[in-house]
Amino acid sequence: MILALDQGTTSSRAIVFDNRATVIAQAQQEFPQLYPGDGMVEHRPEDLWEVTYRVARMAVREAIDRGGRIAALGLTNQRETTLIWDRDTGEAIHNAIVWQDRRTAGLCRDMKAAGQEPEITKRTGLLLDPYFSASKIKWILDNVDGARERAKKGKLAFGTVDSYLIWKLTGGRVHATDATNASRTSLFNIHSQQWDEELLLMFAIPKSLLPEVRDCAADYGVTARGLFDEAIPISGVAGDQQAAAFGQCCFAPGDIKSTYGTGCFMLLNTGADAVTSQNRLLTTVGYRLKGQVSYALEGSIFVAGAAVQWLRDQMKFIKTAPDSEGVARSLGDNAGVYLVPAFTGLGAPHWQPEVRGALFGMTRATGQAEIVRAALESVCYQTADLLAAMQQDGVAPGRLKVDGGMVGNDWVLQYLSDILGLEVSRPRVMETTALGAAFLAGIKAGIFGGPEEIGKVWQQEQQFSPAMAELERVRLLSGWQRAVNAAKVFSE
Ligand SMILES: Nc1ncnc2c1ncn2[C@@H]1O[C@H](COP(=O)(O)OP(=O)(O)O)[C@@H](O)[C@H]1O
Ligand SMILES: O=P(O)(O)OC[C@H](O)CO
Repeated sequence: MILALDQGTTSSRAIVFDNRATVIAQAQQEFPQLYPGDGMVEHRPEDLWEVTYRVARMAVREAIDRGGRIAALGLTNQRETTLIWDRDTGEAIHNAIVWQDRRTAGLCRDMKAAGQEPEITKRTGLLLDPYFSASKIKWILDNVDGARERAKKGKLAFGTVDSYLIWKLTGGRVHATDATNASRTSLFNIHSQQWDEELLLMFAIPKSLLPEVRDCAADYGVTARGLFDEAIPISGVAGDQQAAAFGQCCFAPGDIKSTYGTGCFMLLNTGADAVTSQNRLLTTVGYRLKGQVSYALEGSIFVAGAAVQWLRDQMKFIKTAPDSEGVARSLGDNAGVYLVPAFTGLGAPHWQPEVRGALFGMTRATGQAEIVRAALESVCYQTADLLAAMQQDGVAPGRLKVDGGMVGNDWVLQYLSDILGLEVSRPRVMETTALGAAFLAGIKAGIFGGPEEIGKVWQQEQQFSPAMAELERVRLLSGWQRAVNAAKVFSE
Protein backbone atom coordinates (compact mmCIF):
# COMPACT_ATOMS: atom_id res chain seq x y z
CA MET A 1 0.00 0.00 0.00
CA ILE A 2 1.04 3.58 -0.60
CA LEU A 3 0.50 6.60 1.62
CA ALA A 4 -0.19 9.80 -0.35
CA LEU A 5 0.05 13.11 1.49
CA ASP A 6 -1.64 16.08 -0.20
CA GLN A 7 -0.80 19.33 1.55
CA GLY A 8 -3.26 21.78 -0.11
CA THR A 9 -3.97 25.47 0.37
CA THR A 10 -6.91 24.95 2.71
CA SER A 11 -6.45 21.44 4.07
CA SER A 12 -4.11 18.49 4.33
CA ARG A 13 -5.27 15.06 3.18
CA ALA A 14 -3.74 11.65 3.69
CA ILE A 15 -4.96 8.80 1.53
CA VAL A 16 -3.76 5.21 1.58
CA PHE A 17 -4.12 3.44 -1.79
CA ASP A 18 -3.71 -0.28 -2.37
CA ASN A 19 -1.56 -1.61 -5.18
CA ARG A 20 -4.49 -1.33 -7.62
CA ALA A 21 -4.98 2.38 -6.81
CA THR A 22 -8.13 1.84 -4.74
CA VAL A 23 -8.63 4.07 -1.69
CA ILE A 24 -8.20 2.05 1.53
CA ALA A 25 -8.15 4.78 4.18
CA GLN A 26 -8.24 8.55 4.31
CA ALA A 27 -8.22 11.54 6.64
CA GLN A 28 -8.47 15.27 6.01
CA GLN A 29 -8.24 18.40 8.11
CA GLU A 30 -8.50 22.12 7.36
CA PHE A 31 -6.14 24.64 8.96
CA PRO A 32 -6.32 28.44 9.47
CA GLN A 33 -5.70 30.94 6.69
CA LEU A 34 -4.02 34.13 7.90
CA TYR A 35 -4.74 37.42 6.09
CA PRO A 36 -2.37 39.92 7.77
CA GLY A 37 -2.95 42.75 5.28
CA ASP A 38 -4.27 43.74 1.83
CA GLY A 39 -3.45 40.97 -0.62
CA MET A 40 -1.44 39.06 2.02
CA VAL A 41 -1.97 35.36 2.77
CA GLU A 42 0.11 33.30 5.22
CA HIS A 43 0.12 29.85 6.80
CA ARG A 44 1.68 28.92 10.12
CA PRO A 45 4.54 26.50 9.41
CA GLU A 46 3.62 24.42 12.47
CA ASP A 47 0.05 24.05 11.12
CA LEU A 48 1.37 22.77 7.79
CA TRP A 49 3.47 20.15 9.53
CA GLU A 50 1.21 19.20 12.46
CA VAL A 51 -1.99 18.91 10.43
CA THR A 52 -0.25 16.88 7.71
CA TYR A 53 1.39 14.56 10.24
CA ARG A 54 -1.90 14.16 12.14
CA VAL A 55 -3.90 13.11 9.06
CA ALA A 56 -1.03 10.85 7.95
CA ARG A 57 -1.11 9.01 11.30
CA MET A 58 -4.88 8.66 11.16
CA ALA A 59 -4.89 7.19 7.65
CA VAL A 60 -1.92 4.90 8.36
CA ARG A 61 -3.52 3.63 11.58
CA GLU A 62 -6.76 2.81 9.72
CA ALA A 63 -4.89 1.06 6.90
CA ILE A 64 -2.78 -0.99 9.33
CA ASP A 65 -5.88 -1.95 11.30
CA ARG A 66 -7.20 -3.41 8.06
CA GLY A 67 -4.10 -5.56 7.82
CA GLY A 68 -2.08 -3.47 5.37
CA ARG A 69 1.56 -2.39 5.30
CA ILE A 70 2.75 0.96 3.91
CA ALA A 71 5.50 0.37 1.36
CA ALA A 72 6.04 3.93 0.14
CA LEU A 73 5.06 7.55 0.68
CA GLY A 74 4.15 10.02 -2.08
CA LEU A 75 4.00 13.73 -1.30
CA THR A 76 2.20 16.49 -3.17
CA ASN A 77 1.68 20.10 -2.17
CA GLN A 78 0.36 23.59 -2.78
CA ARG A 79 3.10 25.05 -4.97
CA GLU A 80 5.19 28.28 -4.78
CA THR A 81 4.33 28.84 -1.09
CA THR A 82 7.61 29.85 0.50
CA LEU A 83 9.26 28.82 3.76
CA ILE A 84 12.70 29.58 5.19
CA TRP A 85 13.91 27.74 8.27
CA ASP A 86 16.98 27.42 10.47
CA ARG A 87 19.06 24.38 9.54
CA ASP A 88 20.07 23.75 13.20
CA THR A 89 16.73 24.09 14.94
CA GLY A 90 14.33 23.35 12.07
CA GLU A 91 12.35 26.45 13.15
CA ALA A 92 10.88 28.57 10.36
CA ILE A 93 11.98 32.22 10.59
CA HIS A 94 8.67 33.59 9.22
CA ASN A 95 5.19 32.31 8.45
CA ALA A 96 4.86 30.59 5.08
CA ILE A 97 4.08 33.20 2.42
CA VAL A 98 1.31 31.62 0.38
CA TRP A 99 1.23 31.52 -3.43
CA GLN A 100 -1.79 33.88 -3.44
CA ASP A 101 0.12 36.59 -1.52
CA ARG A 102 0.65 39.85 -3.46
CA ARG A 103 2.99 41.71 -1.06
CA THR A 104 5.83 41.67 -3.59
CA ALA A 105 3.80 43.30 -6.38
CA GLY A 106 5.90 46.49 -6.09
CA LEU A 107 9.19 44.60 -6.40
CA CYS A 108 7.91 42.71 -9.45
CA ARG A 109 6.69 45.95 -11.03
CA ASP A 110 10.12 47.55 -10.54
CA MET A 111 11.90 44.53 -12.00
CA LYS A 112 9.52 44.59 -14.98
CA ALA A 113 10.19 48.29 -15.48
CA ALA A 114 13.92 47.50 -15.46
CA GLY A 115 13.30 45.12 -18.38
CA GLN A 116 14.06 41.89 -16.50
CA GLU A 117 10.94 39.88 -17.38
CA PRO A 118 11.95 38.52 -20.84
CA GLU A 119 15.15 36.98 -19.43
CA ILE A 120 13.24 35.39 -16.55
CA THR A 121 10.64 33.97 -18.93
CA LYS A 122 13.31 32.59 -21.24
CA ARG A 123 14.95 30.65 -18.41
CA THR A 124 11.98 29.66 -16.23
CA GLY A 125 8.95 29.62 -18.55
CA LEU A 126 7.24 31.87 -15.96
CA LEU A 127 6.27 35.55 -15.89
CA LEU A 128 7.39 38.18 -13.42
CA ASP A 129 4.62 37.98 -10.81
CA PRO A 130 4.39 37.82 -6.99
CA TYR A 131 2.81 34.34 -7.43
CA PHE A 132 6.19 32.62 -7.74
CA SER A 133 8.59 31.92 -4.86
CA ALA A 134 11.63 34.06 -5.77
CA SER A 135 10.24 37.47 -4.81
CA LYS A 136 8.79 35.96 -1.61
CA ILE A 137 12.22 34.59 -0.62
CA LYS A 138 13.76 38.00 -1.24
CA TRP A 139 11.03 39.62 0.86
CA ILE A 140 11.77 37.35 3.84
CA LEU A 141 15.52 37.90 3.54
CA ASP A 142 14.98 41.68 3.42
CA ASN A 143 12.38 41.89 6.18
CA VAL A 144 13.34 39.39 8.88
CA ASP A 145 16.10 40.72 11.14
CA GLY A 146 19.47 39.15 10.39
CA ALA A 147 18.04 36.72 7.83
CA ARG A 148 20.26 37.76 4.93
CA GLU A 149 23.45 37.42 7.03
CA ARG A 150 22.38 34.00 8.33
CA ALA A 151 21.51 32.91 4.79
CA LYS A 152 24.94 33.99 3.52
CA LYS A 153 26.56 31.89 6.27
CA GLY A 154 24.57 28.84 5.13
CA LYS A 155 22.53 28.70 8.34
CA LEU A 156 19.12 28.84 6.63
CA ALA A 157 17.23 26.62 4.22
CA PHE A 158 14.53 27.60 1.71
CA GLY A 159 11.83 25.26 0.57
CA THR A 160 8.43 25.09 -0.99
CA VAL A 161 6.01 23.08 1.15
CA ASP A 162 7.27 19.73 -0.21
CA SER A 163 10.86 20.47 0.89
CA TYR A 164 9.71 21.67 4.30
CA LEU A 165 7.66 18.52 4.87
CA ILE A 166 10.45 16.26 3.59
CA TRP A 167 12.79 17.98 6.06
CA LYS A 168 10.29 17.38 8.88
CA LEU A 169 9.47 13.82 7.82
CA THR A 170 13.14 12.81 7.61
CA GLY A 171 14.10 14.53 10.88
CA GLY A 172 16.18 17.18 9.07
CA ARG A 173 18.24 14.67 7.09
CA VAL A 174 17.01 15.52 3.56
CA HIS A 175 16.81 18.98 1.98
CA ALA A 176 15.39 18.27 -1.47
CA THR A 177 12.63 19.15 -3.88
CA ASP A 178 11.42 17.72 -7.17
CA ALA A 179 11.69 19.28 -10.64
CA THR A 180 8.00 20.32 -10.78
CA ASN A 181 8.14 22.28 -7.54
CA ALA A 182 11.54 23.74 -8.48
CA SER A 183 10.05 24.93 -11.77
CA ARG A 184 7.64 27.20 -9.82
CA THR A 185 10.27 29.11 -7.85
CA SER A 186 11.43 31.35 -10.71
CA LEU A 187 15.01 30.35 -9.87
CA PHE A 188 15.12 27.09 -11.82
CA ASN A 189 16.17 26.88 -15.45
CA ILE A 190 13.62 24.51 -16.97
CA HIS A 191 15.82 23.82 -19.99
CA SER A 192 19.06 22.91 -18.20
CA GLN A 193 17.17 21.53 -15.14
CA GLN A 194 19.55 23.42 -12.84
CA TRP A 195 19.25 26.29 -10.39
CA ASP A 196 20.13 29.34 -12.48
CA GLU A 197 23.02 31.54 -11.25
CA GLU A 198 21.79 34.53 -13.27
CA LEU A 199 18.33 34.38 -11.68
CA LEU A 200 19.81 33.99 -8.18
CA LEU A 201 21.76 37.18 -8.85
CA MET A 202 18.70 39.02 -10.17
CA PHE A 203 16.67 38.22 -7.03
CA ALA A 204 19.71 38.54 -4.70
CA ILE A 205 19.26 35.04 -3.27
CA PRO A 206 22.25 33.04 -1.93
CA LYS A 207 22.53 29.59 -3.50
CA SER A 208 23.23 28.00 -0.11
CA LEU A 209 19.51 28.33 0.70
CA LEU A 210 18.38 25.99 -2.06
CA PRO A 211 17.39 22.31 -1.89
CA GLU A 212 18.70 19.60 -4.19
CA VAL A 213 16.42 18.94 -7.17
CA ARG A 214 15.42 15.31 -7.85
CA ASP A 215 13.12 13.38 -10.22
CA CYS A 216 9.44 13.02 -9.28
CA ALA A 217 9.90 9.28 -8.68
CA ALA A 218 13.14 9.17 -6.65
CA ASP A 219 14.64 8.44 -3.27
CA TYR A 220 13.82 11.23 -0.78
CA GLY A 221 14.99 9.33 2.32
CA VAL A 222 12.86 7.55 4.91
CA THR A 223 10.59 8.85 7.65
CA ALA A 224 12.39 9.54 10.94
CA ARG A 225 12.25 7.00 13.72
CA GLY A 226 9.20 7.39 15.95
CA LEU A 227 6.95 9.13 13.40
CA PHE A 228 5.27 5.90 12.26
CA ASP A 229 5.50 2.29 13.50
CA GLU A 230 7.91 1.55 10.68
CA ALA A 231 10.17 3.87 8.66
CA ILE A 232 8.48 4.59 5.30
CA PRO A 233 10.55 5.41 2.19
CA ILE A 234 9.53 8.73 0.58
CA SER A 235 9.69 7.93 -3.12
CA GLY A 236 7.36 10.27 -5.02
CA VAL A 237 7.09 14.08 -5.00
CA ALA A 238 5.28 16.57 -7.28
CA GLY A 239 3.51 19.92 -7.01
CA ASP A 240 -0.24 19.39 -6.64
CA GLN A 241 -1.25 20.54 -10.12
CA GLN A 242 1.35 18.35 -11.78
CA ALA A 243 0.37 15.45 -9.49
CA ALA A 244 -3.27 15.94 -10.54
CA ALA A 245 -2.28 15.82 -14.22
CA PHE A 246 -0.33 12.62 -13.48
CA GLY A 247 -3.29 11.17 -11.55
CA GLN A 248 -5.54 12.07 -14.50
CA CYS A 249 -3.12 10.13 -16.72
CA CYS A 250 -2.38 13.15 -18.94
CA PHE A 251 0.67 11.38 -20.37
CA ALA A 252 0.30 12.13 -24.09
CA PRO A 253 0.98 15.51 -25.72
CA GLY A 254 -2.42 17.23 -26.07
CA ASP A 255 -3.92 15.70 -22.88
CA ILE A 256 -5.41 18.47 -20.74
CA LYS A 257 -6.91 18.79 -17.26
CA SER A 258 -8.26 21.51 -14.99
CA THR A 259 -8.24 21.24 -11.20
CA TYR A 260 -10.76 23.25 -9.16
CA GLY A 261 -9.54 23.68 -5.58
CA THR A 262 -8.79 27.04 -3.98
CA GLY A 263 -7.67 28.23 -7.40
CA CYS A 264 -8.04 26.63 -10.82
CA PHE A 265 -5.13 25.33 -12.83
CA MET A 266 -5.32 24.06 -16.40
CA LEU A 267 -2.36 21.95 -17.55
CA LEU A 268 -1.72 20.76 -21.09
CA ASN A 269 0.90 18.07 -21.73
CA THR A 270 3.35 19.23 -24.45
CA GLY A 271 5.73 16.25 -24.22
CA ALA A 272 9.48 16.77 -24.56
CA ASP A 273 8.95 20.30 -26.00
CA ALA A 274 9.00 23.30 -23.70
CA VAL A 275 6.39 25.20 -25.73
CA THR A 276 6.39 28.98 -25.35
CA SER A 277 2.95 30.60 -25.16
CA GLN A 278 2.14 33.73 -27.13
CA ASN A 279 -0.78 34.33 -24.79
CA ARG A 280 0.76 34.66 -21.35
CA LEU A 281 0.42 31.04 -20.28
CA LEU A 282 3.26 29.45 -18.31
CA THR A 283 5.68 26.81 -19.50
CA THR A 284 6.40 24.42 -16.69
CA VAL A 285 7.73 20.96 -15.83
CA GLY A 286 4.84 18.46 -16.03
CA TYR A 287 6.86 15.59 -14.57
CA ARG A 288 10.43 14.30 -14.65
CA LEU A 289 11.11 10.57 -14.64
CA LYS A 290 14.62 9.10 -14.97
CA GLY A 291 15.91 12.54 -15.95
CA GLN A 292 13.43 12.85 -18.87
CA VAL A 293 11.24 15.93 -18.67
CA SER A 294 7.65 16.07 -19.90
CA TYR A 295 6.70 19.76 -20.16
CA ALA A 296 3.31 21.42 -19.79
CA LEU A 297 1.58 24.67 -20.66
CA GLU A 298 -0.32 26.04 -17.67
CA GLY A 299 -3.08 28.56 -17.10
CA SER A 300 -3.34 29.60 -13.45
CA ILE A 301 -6.39 31.25 -11.87
CA PHE A 302 -6.04 32.39 -8.26
CA VAL A 303 -9.67 32.24 -7.13
CA ALA A 304 -12.03 29.33 -7.86
CA GLY A 305 -13.20 27.44 -4.75
CA ALA A 306 -11.88 30.41 -2.75
CA ALA A 307 -14.88 32.39 -4.08
CA VAL A 308 -17.16 29.72 -2.63
CA GLN A 309 -15.29 29.91 0.66
CA TRP A 310 -15.81 33.67 0.60
CA LEU A 311 -19.56 33.18 0.07
CA ARG A 312 -19.58 30.81 3.05
CA ASP A 313 -17.18 32.45 5.53
CA GLN A 314 -17.29 36.20 4.84
CA MET A 315 -20.71 36.74 3.27
CA LYS A 316 -22.47 33.89 5.10
CA PHE A 317 -24.73 33.40 2.03
CA ILE A 318 -24.35 29.61 2.25
CA LYS A 319 -23.67 27.23 5.14
CA THR A 320 -21.56 24.74 3.22
CA ALA A 321 -19.77 24.85 -0.14
CA PRO A 322 -22.06 22.17 -1.70
CA ASP A 323 -25.11 24.36 -0.81
CA SER A 324 -24.01 26.68 -3.63
CA GLU A 325 -25.26 24.12 -6.17
CA GLY A 326 -28.93 24.29 -5.15
CA VAL A 327 -28.80 28.09 -4.94
CA ALA A 328 -27.39 28.43 -8.47
CA ARG A 329 -29.92 25.94 -9.81
CA SER A 330 -32.81 27.86 -8.23
CA LEU A 331 -32.30 30.73 -10.71
CA GLY A 332 -33.24 30.56 -14.37
CA ASP A 333 -30.35 32.82 -15.41
CA ASN A 334 -27.70 35.13 -13.99
CA ALA A 335 -29.94 38.23 -14.23
CA GLY A 336 -27.01 40.14 -15.70
CA VAL A 337 -24.92 39.93 -12.49
CA TYR A 338 -21.18 39.26 -12.82
CA LEU A 339 -18.60 38.75 -10.07
CA VAL A 340 -14.93 39.29 -10.92
CA PRO A 341 -13.32 37.45 -7.97
CA ALA A 342 -9.92 39.15 -8.26
CA PHE A 343 -9.46 39.13 -4.47
CA THR A 344 -5.72 38.55 -4.89
CA GLY A 345 -5.23 40.07 -8.33
CA LEU A 346 -5.75 38.45 -11.72
CA GLY A 347 -3.66 35.49 -12.89
CA ALA A 348 -3.57 34.06 -16.41
CA PRO A 349 -3.92 35.38 -19.00
CA HIS A 350 -3.97 38.92 -17.48
CA TRP A 351 -1.27 38.79 -14.77
CA GLN A 352 -2.32 41.98 -13.02
CA PRO A 353 -1.61 41.62 -9.27
CA GLU A 354 -3.10 45.02 -8.39
CA VAL A 355 -6.62 44.35 -9.69
CA ARG A 356 -9.22 43.67 -6.98
CA GLY A 357 -12.65 42.02 -6.97
CA ALA A 358 -15.82 43.67 -8.27
CA LEU A 359 -19.52 42.98 -8.65
CA PHE A 360 -21.39 44.30 -11.71
CA GLY A 361 -24.96 44.50 -13.00
CA MET A 362 -26.86 44.68 -9.71
CA THR A 363 -30.46 45.87 -9.55
CA ARG A 364 -32.88 46.34 -6.67
CA ALA A 365 -33.88 42.70 -7.24
CA THR A 366 -30.35 41.34 -6.77
CA GLY A 367 -30.07 39.08 -3.74
CA GLN A 368 -27.79 36.47 -2.26
CA ALA A 369 -28.73 33.82 -4.84
CA GLU A 370 -27.63 35.99 -7.78
CA ILE A 371 -24.26 36.64 -6.12
CA VAL A 372 -23.76 32.94 -5.32
CA ARG A 373 -24.54 32.06 -8.91
CA ALA A 374 -22.25 34.81 -10.21
CA ALA A 375 -19.40 33.37 -8.10
CA LEU A 376 -19.84 29.88 -9.58
CA GLU A 377 -20.21 31.28 -13.09
CA SER A 378 -17.00 33.29 -12.68
CA VAL A 379 -15.02 30.07 -12.28
CA CYS A 380 -16.36 28.88 -15.63
CA TYR A 381 -15.73 32.19 -17.42
CA GLN A 382 -12.16 32.27 -16.14
CA THR A 383 -11.66 28.74 -17.46
CA ALA A 384 -13.03 29.94 -20.82
CA ASP A 385 -10.34 32.67 -20.85
CA LEU A 386 -7.65 30.02 -20.26
CA LEU A 387 -9.03 27.76 -22.96
CA ALA A 388 -9.18 30.69 -25.40
CA ALA A 389 -5.51 31.45 -24.65
CA MET A 390 -4.60 27.80 -25.27
CA GLN A 391 -6.62 27.75 -28.50
CA GLN A 392 -4.83 30.90 -29.68
CA ASP A 393 -1.59 29.01 -29.01
CA GLY A 394 -2.82 26.40 -31.48
CA VAL A 395 -4.18 23.79 -29.06
CA ALA A 396 -7.50 22.14 -29.94
CA PRO A 397 -8.51 19.82 -27.09
CA GLY A 398 -11.33 17.33 -27.65
CA ARG A 399 -12.35 17.24 -24.00
CA LEU A 400 -11.34 18.61 -20.62
CA LYS A 401 -10.66 16.28 -17.68
CA VAL A 402 -11.61 17.95 -14.39
CA ASP A 403 -10.95 17.28 -10.72
CA GLY A 404 -10.56 19.04 -7.33
CA GLY A 405 -12.96 19.86 -4.49
CA MET A 406 -15.37 21.89 -6.66
CA VAL A 407 -16.13 19.20 -9.23
CA GLY A 408 -18.57 17.49 -6.91
CA ASN A 409 -20.84 20.35 -8.05
CA ASP A 410 -22.75 19.05 -11.10
CA TRP A 411 -24.25 22.48 -11.85
CA VAL A 412 -20.75 23.95 -12.19
CA LEU A 413 -19.61 21.19 -14.52
CA GLN A 414 -22.67 21.51 -16.79
CA TYR A 415 -22.28 25.31 -16.93
CA LEU A 416 -18.56 24.83 -17.59
CA SER A 417 -19.26 22.52 -20.51
CA ASP A 418 -21.87 24.98 -21.85
CA ILE A 419 -19.58 27.99 -21.60
CA LEU A 420 -16.55 26.20 -23.04
CA GLY A 421 -18.54 24.43 -25.74
CA LEU A 422 -16.48 21.36 -24.82
CA GLU A 423 -17.00 17.89 -23.32
CA VAL A 424 -16.08 17.93 -19.62
CA SER A 425 -15.07 14.64 -18.07
CA ARG A 426 -15.02 13.76 -14.36
CA PRO A 427 -12.92 10.75 -13.30
CA ARG A 428 -14.01 7.89 -11.06
CA VAL A 429 -11.25 8.61 -8.53
CA MET A 430 -11.79 12.30 -7.78
CA GLU A 431 -8.74 12.49 -5.49
CA THR A 432 -6.49 12.69 -8.53
CA THR A 433 -3.85 14.84 -6.82
CA ALA A 434 -3.19 12.26 -4.12
CA LEU A 435 -3.48 9.50 -6.71
CA GLY A 436 -0.78 11.15 -8.84
CA ALA A 437 1.57 11.28 -5.84
CA ALA A 438 0.79 7.62 -5.09
CA PHE A 439 1.51 6.66 -8.72
CA LEU A 440 4.89 8.43 -8.56
CA ALA A 441 5.87 6.81 -5.25
CA GLY A 442 4.61 3.45 -6.54
CA ILE A 443 6.72 3.73 -9.70
CA LYS A 444 9.90 4.22 -7.67
CA ALA A 445 8.89 1.43 -5.24
CA GLY A 446 8.28 -0.96 -8.14
CA ILE A 447 4.55 -1.28 -7.38
CA PHE A 448 3.48 0.38 -10.64
CA GLY A 449 5.12 0.33 -14.05
CA GLY A 450 5.59 3.57 -15.98
CA PRO A 451 2.92 5.90 -17.41
CA GLU A 452 1.90 3.40 -20.14
CA GLU A 453 0.79 0.82 -17.61
CA ILE A 454 -0.83 3.37 -15.29
CA GLY A 455 -2.70 4.98 -18.21
CA LYS A 456 -4.81 1.84 -18.58
CA VAL A 457 -6.44 2.29 -15.16
CA TRP A 458 -8.00 5.77 -15.72
CA GLN A 459 -11.81 5.65 -15.70
CA GLN A 460 -14.41 8.30 -16.34
CA GLU A 461 -17.30 8.63 -13.88
CA GLN A 462 -19.45 11.18 -15.75
CA GLN A 463 -19.30 13.25 -18.91
CA PHE A 464 -20.97 16.69 -19.26
CA SER A 465 -21.80 17.81 -22.82
CA PRO A 466 -22.46 21.35 -24.07
CA ALA A 467 -26.16 22.13 -24.39
CA MET A 468 -26.24 25.93 -24.53
CA ALA A 469 -27.15 27.83 -27.71
CA GLU A 470 -24.11 29.48 -29.30
CA LEU A 471 -25.68 32.96 -29.24
CA GLU A 472 -26.32 32.69 -25.52
CA ARG A 473 -22.77 31.53 -24.89
CA VAL A 474 -21.35 34.50 -26.81
CA ARG A 475 -23.67 36.91 -24.97
CA LEU A 476 -22.64 35.63 -21.53
CA LEU A 477 -18.93 35.65 -22.37
CA SER A 478 -19.17 39.17 -23.68
CA GLY A 479 -20.79 40.28 -20.38
CA TRP A 480 -17.89 38.66 -18.52
CA GLN A 481 -15.29 40.37 -20.71
CA ARG A 482 -16.89 43.76 -20.04
CA ALA A 483 -16.88 43.05 -16.30
CA VAL A 484 -13.19 42.05 -16.26
CA ASN A 485 -12.23 45.09 -18.30
CA ALA A 486 -14.16 47.39 -15.96
CA ALA A 487 -12.50 45.81 -12.89
CA LYS A 488 -9.11 46.43 -14.49
CA VAL A 489 -9.93 50.06 -15.22
CA PHE A 490 -11.14 50.61 -11.63
CA SER A 491 -7.84 49.32 -10.23
CA GLU A 492 -5.64 51.49 -12.43
N1 LIG B 1 -19.84 21.19 -4.00
C1 LIG B 1 -19.05 22.27 -4.09
N2 LIG B 1 -19.40 23.34 -4.84
C2 LIG B 1 -18.60 24.42 -4.96
N3 LIG B 1 -17.39 24.51 -4.37
C3 LIG B 1 -16.97 23.49 -3.62
C4 LIG B 1 -17.76 22.32 -3.42
N4 LIG B 1 -17.08 21.46 -2.62
C5 LIG B 1 -15.91 22.08 -2.33
N5 LIG B 1 -15.84 23.29 -2.91
C6 LIG B 1 -14.71 24.25 -2.85
O1 LIG B 1 -13.55 23.54 -3.24
C7 LIG B 1 -12.43 23.97 -2.47
C8 LIG B 1 -11.75 22.77 -1.85
O2 LIG B 1 -11.17 22.01 -2.84
P1 LIG B 1 -9.76 21.30 -2.58
O3 LIG B 1 -9.44 20.58 -3.85
O4 LIG B 1 -9.83 20.57 -1.32
O5 LIG B 1 -8.86 22.62 -2.42
P2 LIG B 1 -7.33 22.87 -1.96
O6 LIG B 1 -6.52 21.70 -2.48
O7 LIG B 1 -6.99 24.16 -2.62
O8 LIG B 1 -7.29 22.99 -0.48
C9 LIG B 1 -12.93 24.93 -1.42
O9 LIG B 1 -12.56 26.24 -1.79
C10 LIG B 1 -14.45 24.76 -1.45
O10 LIG B 1 -15.08 26.00 -1.24
O1 LIG C 1 -3.89 23.91 -3.07
P1 LIG C 1 -4.53 24.11 -4.42
O2 LIG C 1 -5.20 22.87 -4.91
O3 LIG C 1 -5.40 25.30 -4.45
O4 LIG C 1 -3.33 24.37 -5.46
C1 LIG C 1 -2.52 25.49 -5.30
C2 LIG C 1 -1.52 25.58 -6.44
O5 LIG C 1 -0.55 24.59 -6.39
C3 LIG C 1 -0.87 26.93 -6.47
O6 LIG C 1 -0.04 27.05 -7.58
